[in-house]
Amino acid sequence: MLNPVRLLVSSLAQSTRCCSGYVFRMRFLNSLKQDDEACKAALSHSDLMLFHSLKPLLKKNKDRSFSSVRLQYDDVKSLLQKLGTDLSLIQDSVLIGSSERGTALFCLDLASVDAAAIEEVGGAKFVDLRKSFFLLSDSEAPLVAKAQALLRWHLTHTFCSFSGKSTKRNRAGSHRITEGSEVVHYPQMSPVVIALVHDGSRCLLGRQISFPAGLYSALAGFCDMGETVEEAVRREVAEEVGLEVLSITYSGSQHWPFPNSSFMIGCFASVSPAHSELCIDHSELEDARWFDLAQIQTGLQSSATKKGLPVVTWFPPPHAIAHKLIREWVELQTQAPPPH
Ligand SMILES: NC(=O)C1=CN([C@@H]2O[C@H](COP(=O)(O)OP(=O)(O)OC[C@H]3O[C@@H](n4cnc5c(N)ncnc54)[C@H](O)[C@@H]3O)[C@@H](O)[C@H]2O)C=CC1
Ligand SMILES: [Mg+2]
Repeated sequence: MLNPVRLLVSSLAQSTRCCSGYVFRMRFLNSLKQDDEACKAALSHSDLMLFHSLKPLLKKNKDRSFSSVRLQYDDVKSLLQKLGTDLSLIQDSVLIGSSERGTALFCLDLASVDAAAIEEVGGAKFVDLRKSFFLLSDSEAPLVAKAQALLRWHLTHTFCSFSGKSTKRNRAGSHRITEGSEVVHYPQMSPVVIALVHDGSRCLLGRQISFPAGLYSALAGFCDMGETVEEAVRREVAEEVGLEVLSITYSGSQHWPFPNSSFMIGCFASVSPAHSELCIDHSELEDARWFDLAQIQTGLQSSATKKGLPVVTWFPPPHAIAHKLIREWVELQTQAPPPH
């Protein structure tokens, strides 16, 4: 009998022969989410990203950069065999991506196996997600964050919140179904607006008491049920710093894994320079300040204060959408005005 994943790859390759590799990849992944048999077959020819208790396995490269460890299915099998572990554990893998040639990428949490033993065999280390996120490259960090978010969602959704019955996942791990029913549960994320407020020549950044010393960021807040993005930005800015937003422009979005899965929606929000006096709600923010271009440029070159040294003002690192909003604002300020 023909392997179901080979069949799927060849029929998709036929039907998408006039399309890009990206189209093939998206359709391949979508099919694996719907077809348990094909997904099971894809797993046995896949690459896997390993986690332990939600910490990704990272290796240090020769150039001192870090990357996540990806092992082939057979290597994971041998690793588990070597450690005397039940091989059926691999079936807990969750689908997170694929190559343009139809090799699926899964992630697997080996929390029930001795972490040190895996680290020794793999020549790598399990690193806390917050640390990993900032050690990894711009292209790898979001994938590792997505994998961890999906693994965490499965770990915390083994029971139906309505009936209390247990839930069972599909092969790809893209949803769970309450046993004996047709109730489907999908991975959850919380929409959060993040706005860089500006008044024409300055931009506004704030800090929560829990932030590391000197760190200032754009204003952020969870969307309330029933709110539009625009309403959430207006409300958060009014609540946190007492300003009325005049207009909002969308900039970009980002999945943010901390503390749980947030879907960050990044915007610029303008306020009138004539009404820019701050009325900070100190239960939400420890401080908020207007920064001019020179102060922002200095802050972008600073990093967290070392122990014992005076506190400097610094901004979120490049992976954070707050950083991207701040950089985009600087670019807008330094661009030559269009000719008349
Ligand atoms: N990627 C980035 O550049 C940045 C990301 N963020 C993220 O934005 C998120 C929201 O920012 P905050 O100012 O803390 O939000 P916030 O101003 O809405 O205040 C947080 C409070 O909102 C309430 N809340 C309402 N819905 C919630 C939900 N679904 N989950 C958790 N709490 C909920 C809780 O009482 C919580 O204490 C944070 O988790 C933070 O990690 C914040 C700044 C920069
Ligand atoms: Mg906030």
